[in-house]
Parts: sequence; C-alpha cells; structure tokens
Amino acid sequence: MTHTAELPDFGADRTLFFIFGATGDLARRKLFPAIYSLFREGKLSERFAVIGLARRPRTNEQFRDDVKHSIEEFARYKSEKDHNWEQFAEHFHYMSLDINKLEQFQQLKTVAEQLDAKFDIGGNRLFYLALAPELFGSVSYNLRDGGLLETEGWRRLVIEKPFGYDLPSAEKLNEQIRQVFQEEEVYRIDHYLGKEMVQNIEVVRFANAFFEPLWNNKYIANIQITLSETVGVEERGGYYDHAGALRDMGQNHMLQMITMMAMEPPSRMEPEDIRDEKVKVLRSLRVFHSPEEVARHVVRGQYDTGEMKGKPVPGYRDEEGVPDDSATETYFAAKVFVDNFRWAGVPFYIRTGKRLPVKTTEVVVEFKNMPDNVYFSRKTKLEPNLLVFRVNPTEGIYLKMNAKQPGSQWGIVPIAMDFCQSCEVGINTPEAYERLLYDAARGDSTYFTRWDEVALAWRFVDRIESAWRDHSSELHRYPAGTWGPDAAQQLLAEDGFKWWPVNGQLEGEVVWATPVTSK
Ligand SMILES: NC(=O)C1=CN([C@@H]2O[C@H](COP(=O)(O)OP(=O)(O)OC[C@H]3O[C@@H](n4cnc5c(N)ncnc54)[C@H](OP(=O)(O)O)[C@@H]3O)[C@@H](O)[C@H]2O)C=CC1
Ligand SMILES: O=C1O[C@H](COP(=O)(O)O)[C@@H](O)[C@H](O)[C@H]1O
Repeated sequence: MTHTAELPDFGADRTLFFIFGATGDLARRKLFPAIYSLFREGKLSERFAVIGLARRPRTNEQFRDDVKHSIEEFARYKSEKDHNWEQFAEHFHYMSLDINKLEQFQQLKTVAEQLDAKFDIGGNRLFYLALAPELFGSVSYNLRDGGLLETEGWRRLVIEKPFGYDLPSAEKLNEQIRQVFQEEEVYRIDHYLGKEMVQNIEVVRFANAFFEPLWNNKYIANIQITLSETVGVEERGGYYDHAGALRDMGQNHMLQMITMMAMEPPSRMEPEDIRDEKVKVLRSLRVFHSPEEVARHVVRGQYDTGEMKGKPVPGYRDEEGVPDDSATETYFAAKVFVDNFRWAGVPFYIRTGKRLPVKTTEVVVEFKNMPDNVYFSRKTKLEPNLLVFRVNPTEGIYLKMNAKQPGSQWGIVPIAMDFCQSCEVGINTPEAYERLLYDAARGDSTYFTRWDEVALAWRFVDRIESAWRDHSSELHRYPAGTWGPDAAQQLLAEDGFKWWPVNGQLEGEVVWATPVTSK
C-alpha cells in the first residue's frame, strides 16, 4: 500500500465495522462522529454497516438515537443539516453481547452475515475494541471461536491505548492477540498520529530544502514538546490513578512525536519503511539506568487545589476515584536524548500535565545561535530562530527569525511568519479519529504503532516508573492553573535554555508576526 496524499480508496467503502464498547465514552465522543464525517465527506459509500456491541440492552432505534445525539454534540458536521440522516442511520445496528459469552459471538456471526449481504460488503471486517484492555484477549479468542474470522474479505483489529501497563503486561496482551491475528492485521491506535499537524512534521521536514539540511545537532540547540491540558482527570480517576501522566501521555503520544521529529527519511513512503525509521529512533532513546539518572532527567508533579479561569478547582487527591494519599503524577517533564549520529547532544525536552493554564500541543525547534564574532551580534543580542509546529488547538506553523529594523542602521529585530492552517482550512480538517478509522478501513497502517515501537517505548518508561516506585523520588505539588513545578524550569535552565511560551504567546516576543495566508 502506498502512503501518498491521494491513496486509492479501495476498501474504505466496503467495511463492516464492529464497535465493541458501543455504549461507552469513546464511541460516543469520537467514533460515531468520525464515521459520520467520513460518510458526509463521501469516504463511505452505501456499502458499509456498523454493529454496535455492548452488554446494555438497546433496540436498533435507541442505538440510532444515541448515535444521533453523539453526532449533534461532537461531530464537526451537524446531523440536523443533513437531509440524508435516515439513509446514514439505516447502516447502524445494535446487538447486546457480553464479551465473555462465546455463544453470543455465534449469534453475532449470523447478524454479520446478514448485514454483509444486505450492504454488499464482501466480507471485510474491522473489529474496533473500544474496551478496557483486560477484555482484548477474550474478544480475540471469541471472535475466532465464534467463526467471525472466517470471511472472504480482510479482517482487521483496531485496539485502543493503553496497550498494557508496562512491558511484561504489554507482552502478555500482545501474545493473546497474536494467537488470533497477524501483526499486519493489528492496528494500535495512538490518536496523536492522526492529528493533521503531527502528520505534517514529516512533510515540512522532508519537503523543504531550507529545513532538511539543518535538521541535526550542528544547527538545532534543542527541541521542546508541550502537551498541556486544562482538564483534570474528570470521571477517569480510577483508570488515571493507576496510570499517571507518563503512562497516559508519555509512553505513547510524546514518544511518538519524538519519533516523527527525529526519524531519518524513509527509503520509500511505505508504512513499514516509515515505521522502521521510527523504531530506530526508539532504539536510540537513552534509557535511564539508575534512580539518580532518572532524578536528573525527569520531574514529576501532581496538581493541588487552585484556580482555572478564576474559579476554584479541587486538587487531584480530592477527585473522584483517587485515594487521599495518591502519589500518582499528573504532570511530568523530561530531558530525553536520542543517542545517534544526527541527534547526539541535542536535548528533547518534553512536558505534559493536567490542570495547566491552557490546552495546547506544540513542538518548538530552537536553532543554535549565530557565532558570537559575527558583526551583527556584537551590536545586538540576537534571538534564536524558532520553528514551531502548532498541533492544537490552532493548527499551523510559526517561524521566528531576525531581520533589520526598518529605518535603523544596525538594529535587528525578531519577526515571525505565522501560518494558521486551521484558520484557512477550518471545518475541512479531519479529526484524528476520522483519519485513523479511514486509514484502518483502507489498510494503511502508517499512523498506527507497530508492536516493536510499543515494546521499546515501554522499555524506556518502565525504567523511570521503577525508579519512582522504588526510590520514592520527589513528587512536586503544583497549584491547578499554573505551569507545573519549578523544577521543570530548572531542567532547561541548567542547560542555558527556557521553555518557550506556547499557545500563541510567542507573539509577544517578536516585533511583527505576519500571518501568512493564501487568501
Ligand atoms: N474515552 C476516551 O476518550 C479514551 C478512551 N480510551 C480507551 O478506550 C477504551 C474504552 O474507553 P471508554 O469508552 O472511555 O470506556 P467506557 O467505560 O466509557 O466504556 C466501556 C465500554 O465497554 C463495554 N463493556 C464493558 N464490559 C463489557 C463486556 N463484558 N462485554 C461487552 N461490553 C462490555 C461497556 O458497555 P456495557 O456496560 O453496556 O457493557 C462500554 O460500552 C479504554 O481502553 C480506554 O482506555 C483511549 C483514549 C481516550
Ligand atoms: O490519550 C489521551 O489523550 C487525551 C488528550 O488528547 P487530546 O487529543 O485532547 O489532546 C488525554 O486527555 C487523556 O488523558 C489521554 O488518555
């Protein structure tokens, strides 16, 4: 399968989607809206069907109502404006099923065959597990033993994160799944890889003559990745307290973003070639071997009571499902190294946290300063060049550089070019789940994580987790609504750097920020 902007659309329009966990939060907020957008965009034709599966009883009509409500609340296209709602809804069916009951899978087989024939699907089956990971093994076995994998078309398994809790549990999970599915049939979701601007990283890197030659330790001083959230743990306290920020965001989204920034150009734009390059980055990640190394490179924090938008909010330990004495981190910052030829000595600073002042995802590339003996820099202190990938909420690319101050003889001022992609493209930008569902349905696994990537990411994370667990490293409490512990500032300060402001705040640092738009 080629990985190009214009993939052939075979396959995507003939898919029987099995949504396990159809009454859950993920299905409601992400999956149904994504399927609807694909339909509205003409990426799903008439030859598809969706079977919603969960234990709760629902009629088809009730299920279609649930789907409609979820679309009204969360989809980028609104259903009331759609004259074809009935036409869309008739593709949705519901069956009450308990994952642990094999005989119900045998009934599901019959339902699936009927829908397949009705919509002329050709036997293509996509099993989406929007379920707790403990159920993944049982579903796989029962799909096989219930005869659902005996089909003339393709079959694919889409799995949600978290994929395991650590390397041993991930290995066990993988063994269970692999008893039934081949690796190339398994699509492990990391929804950050479905984000428009994360996918744009490789394009900006490899399609621009003025970035590619500079993309190494000779010219880049450091790279900063921020994934900040304003929300607390919401209703997920039970899950989150077991996981923490490093497992919830670090093991997957943040390490994946590092791979996109650091990988070598693939020899071909094929899924396996791209994933091979990402694996090489993960293999080169410096693993911290001692608790002292962990303490020097990683800071962890937990939010305390504080204020968000002027309103008081509870601390983490007061959240539902969280023990009063919880030592789980809701924030971490780390200095990470990719020990290979290209990146030796370049720190990748990463940070993520809940209850921070803004919701944003940004990647900042800070270039090295010009040599001091250059004529200009003796007169004026030059600011470093920055390239920023704005992933969320604004999608765009920001470039900060130095230019002559108009009218002055030697004055140099920082200026910026600011391309706001989301201002231009707006509603047409597909959301991450939409893109990934579409990719899975047409068999493009580029933006899904392969098993070796997952295993290497756990190898890195497990060392940190065990140092935290066994050596009671410091847990910094930070007030909700602030940028996290001061120790995270220190992590950069000791190298002579600072976290650059995110979420558009860089504008304050330049004299002109010119929006570059195509209008
Ligand atoms: N929600 C989110 O934003 C995200 C979720 N995820 C992951 O996605 C997965 C699902 O999350 P989420 O939707 O939030 O979870 P929920 O708890 O909201 O939903 C779980 C679903 O599983 C069903 N279920 C539970 N037990 C069984 C069973 N024995 N047989 C059949 N169905 C069962 C439930 O339905 P019923 O009770 O009717 O059986 C429900 O539909 C998890 O792995 C989560 O970590 C990942 C990223 C983000
Ligand atoms: O995977 C997860 O991601 C969300 C943040 O995703 P985003 O697309 O809104 O940035 C995070 O809230 C959640 O804890 C985590 O499990």
